[in-house]
Amino acid sequence: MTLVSEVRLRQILDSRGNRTVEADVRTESGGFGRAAAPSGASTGEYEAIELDPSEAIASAREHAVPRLEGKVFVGDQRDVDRTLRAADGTDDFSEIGANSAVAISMAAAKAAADVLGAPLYQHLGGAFRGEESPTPLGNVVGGGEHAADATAIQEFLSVPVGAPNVQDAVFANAAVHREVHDLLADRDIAAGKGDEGAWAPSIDDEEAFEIVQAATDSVADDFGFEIRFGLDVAAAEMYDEDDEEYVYRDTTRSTDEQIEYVAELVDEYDLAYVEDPLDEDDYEGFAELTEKVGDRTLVCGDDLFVTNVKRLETGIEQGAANSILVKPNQIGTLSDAVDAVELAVENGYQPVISHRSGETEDTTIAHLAVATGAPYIKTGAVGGERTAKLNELIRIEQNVSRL
Ligand SMILES: O=C(O)[C@@H](CO)OP(=O)(O)O
Ligand SMILES: [Mg+2]
Repeated sequence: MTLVSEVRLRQILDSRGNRTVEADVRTESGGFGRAAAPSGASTGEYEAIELDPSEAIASAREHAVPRLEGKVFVGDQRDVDRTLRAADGTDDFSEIGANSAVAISMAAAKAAADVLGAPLYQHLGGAFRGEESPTPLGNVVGGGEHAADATAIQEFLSVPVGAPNVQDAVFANAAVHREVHDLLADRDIAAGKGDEGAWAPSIDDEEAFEIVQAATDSVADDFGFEIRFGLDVAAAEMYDEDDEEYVYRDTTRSTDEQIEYVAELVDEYDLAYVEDPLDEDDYEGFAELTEKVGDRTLVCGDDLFVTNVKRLETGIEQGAANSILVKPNQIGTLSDAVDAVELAVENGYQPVISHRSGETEDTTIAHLAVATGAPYIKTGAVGGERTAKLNELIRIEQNVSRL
């Protein structure tokens, strides 16, 4: 164990070209860790608060850094994270910013791993982790808040369930992404990319379903293993609270109709995964849908749970969802994120570790997924900030990760 000797904070760019917080943590014995905060676009109402990066840095320098330097052992992650919470003094990190908090929390973990000379996943998960890799969910077509004039559903995700290893799974998702491009070109549909690198064509959801199904089938044939697909509906973004309906491109759906629609999609397309099919306040709707299709697909809560154990407890009581998306910056620290994973697993909910739409080259979530034995990770299919995590998973699988 070794004390934090220095915490430095700076602004850097994220993948959208926005400023974000980067933290460096040094230890008395010469350990070093660096990490950066990601940032959402379709953020949940109940997420921890991201402050303007310059304010977050100023506030963390004033309140958190003096409580860490020379006082906290870097290997005691819970103490690092407790100290961040105490320095902040609010429930939602609105004083120092969840962006400062998560950057420091992750940088401290990396510094501790550096001191140990172990990969980060081993420091976080122990000596018996690393044998199992998560299945990557790869975003291949998308719209919603991530791209203008594209699909209403935010993400169509390739799910290579039959891949024998993470390297083949990562390559398969990239191949599906390429195949989608070719199928769009065959139909003379031009497409730029959304924030996460997924194709963002101006087509309706029905056409996207056809194309993604054809792409996953064709790549599955080539690779010789099963590839299914899934969705992030991000339904909170399409829910009109006044009219109590979900607003699609050309149609609207009541809550009952939305549940019926998603259940039909699950069966028609044999969906492996459906994230946020209903509004972030609708535990009841999530429970009803889970009752209908939870035996054959993952119903995942992102904006519903926001990586928050209290919200997950409510979901567990009501039978809402059978899976949770875990984003460390939604809650502010690695300890809180790990608590959410552990509570989920104890209650039969599958954890899915996830990136944000605004990302950096930081690879912490790849290590977190392996460290917690999470069965899935959602971190895109292409694009440097996405492949940073995917390539790290390949290195971890081959035992050559240097972090
Ligand atoms: O909704 C989501 O799951 C995420 C990541 O894909 O998007 P954002 O970071 O914009 O919230
Ligand atoms: Mg989501």
